Amino acid sequence: MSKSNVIKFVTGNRNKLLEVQKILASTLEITPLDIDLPEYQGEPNEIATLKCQAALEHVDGPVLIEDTSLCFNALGGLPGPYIKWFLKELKPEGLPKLLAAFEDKTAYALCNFAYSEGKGQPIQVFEGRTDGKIVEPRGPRTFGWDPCFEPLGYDQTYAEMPYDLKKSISNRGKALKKLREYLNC
Ligand SMILES: O=c1nc[nH]c2c1ncn2[C@H]1C[C@H](O)[C@@H](COP(=O)(O)OP(=O)(O)OP(=O)(O)O)O1
Ligand SMILES: [Mg+2]
Repeated sequence: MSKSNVIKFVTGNRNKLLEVQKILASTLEITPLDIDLPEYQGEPNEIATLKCQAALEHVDGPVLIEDTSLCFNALGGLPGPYIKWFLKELKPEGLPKLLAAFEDKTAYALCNFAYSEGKGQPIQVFEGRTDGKIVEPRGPRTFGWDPCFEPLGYDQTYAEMPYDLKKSISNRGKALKKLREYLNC
């Protein structure tokens, strides 16, 4: 199976695209395609597979998509893949309120990337996980729930960190490391 180094990354999220381009810049050529893919339900790896199947309908050749979850341990892993809707309605300051009745503020962030060489080819999923806790928002409100997520072992939220630090410890960075290993680049 030939592994191309020109890949279409299908996302409607500009911040996600910027991070993926920064992380993969020196190794893979990423061409963005701004399409709002459906928001599926299910386990994160199933959602990523379905999203990749949908993306393959729009693109010829190698395709990459990603789905992000933010999972609160006290809530059995919810909101998980549905974090987008929680964030949209509650804004970052609403997220710690969801945990007000619980002592356990721990959470984990997941990225599931799904990659396929093209239509009819298998879909591979690569997961990255970073553990942390949900805090009152701190730092710039540039990207989603970044101000509310403080990774374990750090006293800054994702939003407060210099990007090179987020990249080195983030769920997205870890998942893309696995993709690079798979593509051998
Ligand atoms: O590193 C991150 N730091 C903070 N927030 C983040 C991050 N990564 C995704 N997010 C937000 C975006 C969306 O509110 C939800 C995931 O939903 P998700 O469906 O994966 O993203 P999306 O719909 O914005 O873009 P896409 O077109 O790639 O599906 O978490
Ligand atoms: Mg989405």
